[in-house]
Amino acid sequence: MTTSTGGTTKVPAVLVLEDGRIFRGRAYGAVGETFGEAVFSTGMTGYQETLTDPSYHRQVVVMTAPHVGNTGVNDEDMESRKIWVSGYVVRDPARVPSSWRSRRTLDEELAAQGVVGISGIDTRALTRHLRERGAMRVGIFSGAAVRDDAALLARVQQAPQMKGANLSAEVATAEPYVVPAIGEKKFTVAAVDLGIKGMTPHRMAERGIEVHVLPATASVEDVYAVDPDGVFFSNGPGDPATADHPVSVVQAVLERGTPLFGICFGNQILGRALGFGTYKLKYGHRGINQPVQDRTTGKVEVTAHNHGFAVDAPLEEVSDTPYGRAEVSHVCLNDNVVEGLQLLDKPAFSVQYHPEAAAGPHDAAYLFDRFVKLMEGQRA
Ligand SMILES: NC(=O)CC[C@H](N)C(=O)O
Repeated sequence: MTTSTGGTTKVPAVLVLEDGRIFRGRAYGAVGETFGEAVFSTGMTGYQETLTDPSYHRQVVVMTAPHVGNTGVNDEDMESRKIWVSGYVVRDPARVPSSWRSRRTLDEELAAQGVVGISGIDTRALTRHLRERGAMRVGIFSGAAVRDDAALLARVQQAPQMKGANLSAEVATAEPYVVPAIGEKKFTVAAVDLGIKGMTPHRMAERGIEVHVLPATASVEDVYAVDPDGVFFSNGPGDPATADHPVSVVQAVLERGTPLFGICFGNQILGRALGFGTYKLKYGHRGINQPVQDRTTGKVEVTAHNHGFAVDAPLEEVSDTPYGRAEVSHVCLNDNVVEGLQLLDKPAFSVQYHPEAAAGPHDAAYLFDRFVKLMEGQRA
């Protein structure tokens, strides 16, 4: 058990939303200033996985769980090499974390990685505001950065928007690497890293897949150079409307008929490759408790989400696309947002949520088995 100073700091901090609403609290993590898109996560647990998910790049995450940091920070639950959120907002930080795996406190970790946060504000009021007005730009300022509100607001209003942001290359690996199969190797998959979470190749490796993780800029030739049985497109930050390069790679893979699986950003990119549009949701889905229906089996699964955009595809009819018939395979039961796509004439499918379950329920693990079945089918 480590003793924390979290929450006991008296350094003043202020959170300024682009529409002028202001919350005053105390510094949490690093002292300084930061900007991003304010979004809220409804996960009661799993903050370490949230913080290190590259899809949160340039977002300030508000935790709706009122008490955060209870289990400290360990060395096992990182989803990537660093914390990606651009800011962190909590109501009441844990003062004394308690877990046999804890190595550091959360506020120490945030400070060590230079992540500016704020605590002691009414996160319920902030969440309700974002739910009513929509996700918007925000700044957090602490210590010497706390100045006159009007000047801070002007700077928030000049910060970049999430709409139109092309961010995968900022978070993805620069060099290819291999995650070996666990046990007997059965398949090779080329995984295009648009901001991949570490658990995703692990879930494939557990199923006998050797995963070649490739940079976001990988060409069709790079993908086929690894002689893949299947091609995977990962989650990632930013606006899918900007991801023209991966869309063209997906189209080439569909053309060849290689089994294809996509998660989150990967689902939006498959959607675009099929000719569907994408749009920005008012405040998105983030958390580990979202109900999704698999329309093939009728079963409802509780799932982990982190998306601010969605695919615009018809729910009730099969669509004709340049790659054959496609349909919406999964739908969110809270709001009928498209949560999955599948092709009927090609071995390709994707989901908008996170079957790798980090953090989150394991209900959707069967999707990795579906990918394996597609690759087996292609070999038979
Ligand atoms: N987790 C993801 O892949 C997110 C995809 C996309 N950046 C969105 O917000 O919708």
